[in-house]
Amino acid sequence: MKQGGSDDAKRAAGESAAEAVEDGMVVGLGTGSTAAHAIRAIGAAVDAGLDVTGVPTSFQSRELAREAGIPLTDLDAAEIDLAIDGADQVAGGCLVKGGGAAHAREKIVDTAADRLLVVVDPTKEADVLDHPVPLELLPAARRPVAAAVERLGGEPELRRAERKDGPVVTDNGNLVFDCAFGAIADPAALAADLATIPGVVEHGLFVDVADEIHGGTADGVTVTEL
Ligand SMILES: O=C(CO)[C@H](O)[C@H](O)COP(=O)(O)O
Repeated sequence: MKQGGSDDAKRAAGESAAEAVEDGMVVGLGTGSTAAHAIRAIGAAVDAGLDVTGVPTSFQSRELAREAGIPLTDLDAAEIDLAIDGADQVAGGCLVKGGGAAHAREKIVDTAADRLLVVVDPTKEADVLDHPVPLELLPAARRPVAAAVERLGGEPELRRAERKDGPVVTDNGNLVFDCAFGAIADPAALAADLATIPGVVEHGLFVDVADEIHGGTADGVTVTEL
């Protein structure tokens, strides 16, 4: 798996997407280190008088938004005008997400938003998706989900917590498999197959959900309309 990109590139991407936030908007707040730059930039705009409300996608993004002073709400209370989120890999209009184990709530927020702006550094951009696909799954379904992934040609690996010897547990109390499929020629077909596996809560393929890709580099940002 590629090493994380430079923080300057991540910051450039996050701040570029944050410029699209307008007064009165409800904004989906993605998870991860690149989306964190957008959250901090939005917080600075709130300090300067911008009237926005955030919908977080994880405990991490909620805490970051609180520190940044962004008023928060949830999906029950508001329609989302714009979501800003990161990705583990981007190829054309398709994303792999879930590196932070937040893709279930991210997909709810990102697909509910009128527009989704994805913020990435150069290490995330690819011609074809080949990043392992995260699956959030019910803990009781480990064995049958692993067998179903293998029947689809994948190699499921239980994600373990870095600091503890146990597995990663999501905000929803579930486990995560990282499933290597190699090059994914048809992301939509794989997404449909993964979605039908009993016990899978959500997979990390986001197909035709993004509206813009903000690709940051140390020298600036390239915005791609999809
Ligand atoms: O999908 C995600 C979390 O579930 C993140 O948006 C994705 O992993 C990218 O994170 P980062 O910007 O830190 O590389």
